[in-house]
Formats: sequence, structure tokens, C-alpha cells
Amino acid sequence: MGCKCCRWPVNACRMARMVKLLPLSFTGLVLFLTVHSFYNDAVITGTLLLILFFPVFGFLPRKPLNLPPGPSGIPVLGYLPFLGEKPHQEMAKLAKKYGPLVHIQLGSFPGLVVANARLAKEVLMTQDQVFSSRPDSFVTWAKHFAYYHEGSEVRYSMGTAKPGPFLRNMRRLVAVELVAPKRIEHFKAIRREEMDAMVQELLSEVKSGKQIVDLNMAIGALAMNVMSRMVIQKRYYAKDISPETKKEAYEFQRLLVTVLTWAGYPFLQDFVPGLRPLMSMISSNEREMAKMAKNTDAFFETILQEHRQRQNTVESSQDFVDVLIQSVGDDGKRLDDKAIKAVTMEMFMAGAETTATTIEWALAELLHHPDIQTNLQTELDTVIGTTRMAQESDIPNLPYLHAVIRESFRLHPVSPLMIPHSNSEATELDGYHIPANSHIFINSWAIGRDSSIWSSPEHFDPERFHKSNKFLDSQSSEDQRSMVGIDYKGLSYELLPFGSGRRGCPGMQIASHVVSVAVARLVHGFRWSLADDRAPEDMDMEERFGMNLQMRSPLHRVCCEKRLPEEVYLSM
Ligand code: HEM
Repeated sequence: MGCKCCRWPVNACRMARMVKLLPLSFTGLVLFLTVHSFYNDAVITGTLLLILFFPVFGFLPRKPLNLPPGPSGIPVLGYLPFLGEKPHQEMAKLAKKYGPLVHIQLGSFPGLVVANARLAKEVLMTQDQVFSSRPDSFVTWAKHFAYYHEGSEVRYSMGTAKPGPFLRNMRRLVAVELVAPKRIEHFKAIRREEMDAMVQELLSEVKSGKQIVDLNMAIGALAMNVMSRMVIQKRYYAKDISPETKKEAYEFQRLLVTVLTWAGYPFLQDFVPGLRPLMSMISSNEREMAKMAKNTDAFFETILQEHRQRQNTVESSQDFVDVLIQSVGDDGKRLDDKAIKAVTMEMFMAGAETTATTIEWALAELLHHPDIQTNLQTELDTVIGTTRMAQESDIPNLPYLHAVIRESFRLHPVSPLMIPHSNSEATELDGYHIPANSHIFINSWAIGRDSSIWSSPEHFDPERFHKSNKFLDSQSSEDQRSMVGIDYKGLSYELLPFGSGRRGCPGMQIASHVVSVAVARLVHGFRWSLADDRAPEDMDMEERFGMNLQMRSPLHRVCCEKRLPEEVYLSM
């Protein structure tokens, strides 16, 4: 067990205190002698001594704080080096050992892992206001890609912003202009056209005799095109685009991949801010990011200027950038150009990859479990028939599809630790002291595998969400029975792929439409199996942690067979 104040090993903590005291004591001694030889007056020297040594009391042994239990780390870095390549899994292991609330020291910051539904509710609902900030540790990325500088404290990205006028205004704009029912309906045609385009693209590959298709690419193109048409009225992912757009699309894709990669990168200086000046000097990452940030800024500046020239004021043809340009904040001012550029980019980062990865995991599970794929096809054929493709209006009539998607979200939340929350003031949680500015990791991956909630938690089985729930027997508790009613919209803390509360995902409605219809279309229109004679049980279902929790082996080579009559595809 580590020291109660910081969880380092007790001796390491004592040593660190002594090391911290040395320079102060030395400086104090030198100053004392200088001052005393100058004034030769005991009262003045004594007063100065008191002032000088006052801060030292901060380093003397303190009354132990009642922190939640947790592992000890190493001096300076704390538990950072032990989080490994899959921090969500390591944090889940810690929760098994120490309980659902675990304290971990992350460099200079206290960290907290929340790993059960009851405590997630406490953080996201009961104490939502206290925990709705974001940590101070995103600043390296934000400095380059969200126009952050330490003097201003403003981070022009919703995901990293602290509560305040910028975040309030942005969340309002997204809620009203992108995801309100009227706008969802308005963008319906875009979603339908992109779904049709994906099916046609897959069909043309199947017809050309290639039975193996790149499903990862098809899904990625769908999610990107839906987002880019809503946000900037452009379509970058298609074979039939003009050579000019192709160049622009290439630059867009290159920039986005880089920005996403850096966003998932743990910068040491963000956790040990004392190292920031040194790292800025020696780190090649910072130089590379600064270069890339210039290109990103130039790209989104062009988009912004194109929109300004077009001056689109007709609501029916407005995209999200038009809305951002015209919006007026609480202070009566228009948005800063930097904010418009950063939020435009963020829509792609937060909205497209997450949606694509979610669809890919669902399809992966259906490849891994062919019997469940067949069950879903049976439901689709029964409800929709075989003479037309699935539409958005069919979704409420497809309970098994809904169960498949919920089960996929349970096992594969693409943001397994959400975006870390932070508390602006010290508080108490479950009787423990939570220091201000802690990094709060709500581990939805671990909650989705909590055996006190879910029977056979590692097992993919949509039945647990379906009325014919075979996991229920006479021994089942009321809690287990109520699983059938659990949804992912932020009201059931057992299933939180989109988070919940003030910082919950504002894009949930759009994502939910795209994910449901894409899975329905892909499974209704095609039969999927593994390429290269691989058996389902040999499939690689491992994860790769990053900005999103992706498949370690994405679905680049999958067998695809058309399963509806030819005229259904032709009539789209
Ligand atoms: C299946 C797709 C998606 C999933 C699983 C997902 C999940 C999440 C999660 C877990 C969070 C963090 C919640 C928290 O920290 O409490 C989040 C935040 C966010 N999401 Fe999504 N998201 C998806 C799609 C989208 C879409 C389509 C958009 C764009 C319209 C979007 C925009 C955002 C933004 C801007 C934030 C930051 C909100 C804030 O910090 O206040 N997301 N999302």
C-alpha cells in the first residue's frame, strides 16, 4: 500500500519531500545570512524567515487525505508508465482489485477511475455540475489544433473546453442546428443518398467478380460523406469525384488522419507540466505538430472563405459552417474565425470516425457469430420483405436490430473512457475525498463487462436486450430482468457509449440514425463471411486503443454476397 497522501511508496514520498525541501532550505540559509549580516536585527531577520519558510509548511507531513484505494506508482510519473497500450483494460483490472472507485496518480495530477453504474450516475447526474469540466492535460494538442494559448485559457474545441460561454454557445448550436428533430429530418436525404451510394459501391465490386470487399473503407466513406455533406456540403470519399476535388479530398484525409493520431497521443508534458519548457525545446513531435497545424489552419481557412463568399442565407441550403458564421453568442458577438475552423474540424474528428468504428464492430460481431447474422436477416426479411431496401422509418419496427446494436455498444464503446471529465472543486464521492482538478475516467468498457450487472458479460448475445431474453430464469433478479429495457441514450448508467449529462455526446441522435440504418442495409442487402477460409472463431477481435477504440485487424478483406433480387438494388 502506498503513501496516503499521494500513493507513492511511503519511503519514495518521504524522499521526494526531502528533495523538494533541499533547495528551499539552502536558499533560506543563504538569504538568512545575507539579510542578517545586512540588518543585524533579529526581529527583521525573524520576520523574513517566517515569510520565507511559510511555503515550506506545505511540504511537511500533512493529515492523510481519505483518497479512494489504488496502486502506488513511481515518483514524478505516478501510475502513468503502468497504464500500457490499453489503459481502459488496465483500469478495469485495477477496479477488480481495488473496487469501483480507484485513485491513480498521473504525473502531477490525481486521477480517478469510476467503474460501476451507481458511481457513474453519481458523477454524471447527481454531481454533474461539479464533474463537468475537462482536465488541464489536453493542452499540447489544443495548443496546436484548437488555437489554445496559456494566457487566454480558451480552447476552441468542444471536447476539451471548460464550462463557459464558448462551450454553452457551441452545444446550443449543435443542438439546434445539427441534431434538433427538424434538422435531422432536413438531412435525411443526405443520409439516404449516402446509404444508397455505399450499397451501389459494394454491389459493383461484387458484380465485377471480386467477392472480397474492403468493408472498413466502405463504412468509413459512408460516415465521412454524411458528416462532410452536413457540415461543409462536400463529398470527399467517392470514386467519381473531379480531379480537383480529388486533390482536396486527399489533403483532407491526410490532415484528418494526422490530427486524429495526435489527439490520441499521451504527451508527457501534459501530465508533468514542469517538463513543458524542456519538451517544447527537445521534442520533434511538437515541431511536427506545429507544421501540420499550419496546413490544417490553411485548409479550414479556405473552407471558411468559400462559405463567406457564397453567403448562404437560405435555411434549406445551409450547412453547419454557414450556421457557425452567422451565429451570435450570449455576448452579442459573432464567433471568432479560429473557433469556426476548430469546431468544423472537430465535427469530423468526433462524429465520423466514432460512427464508422461503431458500425464496423457491429459487423465484426455478426461475422464472428453467423447465427446472429442469420437471426437479424430473418427479422429484416420478415419486417421489410425482400422487395425493397431498409429505410430509416423501418428502424422502430426492428427490435432485434436494436438489440444487436445495444449489445455491440456494450462490448465495444468506441470511447471506452469517454473524454476524461474533471472536477473544478474538491468533492466527496462514496465517502472518499476527490481533490480538485482530478482526471475522471468513467470506464464504460468495464461497466459493460460488470458481472454484477450482466450474465456471461464477455459473451456477445443480443438476446439479453430482447424480449425472449434467454439469460433470464426463475433465479434472475429484478435488476437482470430490467436489462431488456436498457438503452444507450444516456439514461441507463449500465450502458454509456455516448456518456450522459452536461458533457454527453451532442451527436448521439445523428450517430444513432446512421449506425442503425447502415447495419440494417448491410445485413439485409448482403450476406457476410470471412475471407481466406478463416473460421469465425479464429477472427481477431482484439482492440487498438487510440482516439477511438478500433479493431486491431480492421475488416479490409471480407466476403460479400448479394442476397436480394437484382431489381431491389436497381430501384434505389
Ligand atoms: C457512434 C458514434 C458516437 C459515439 C459512440 C460518441 C461518443 C461520445 C462520447 C462517449 C463522448 C464523451 C462524453 C463525455 O465525456 O461524457 C462524446 C462527446 C462528443 N461527441 Fe460524440 N459520439 C459519436 C458521434 C458523434 C457525432 C456524430 C458528433 C457530431 C455531431 C459528435 C460530437 C461530439 C462532441 C462535440 C463531443 C464533446 C462534447 C463535450 O465535451 O461537451 N459525436 N461522444
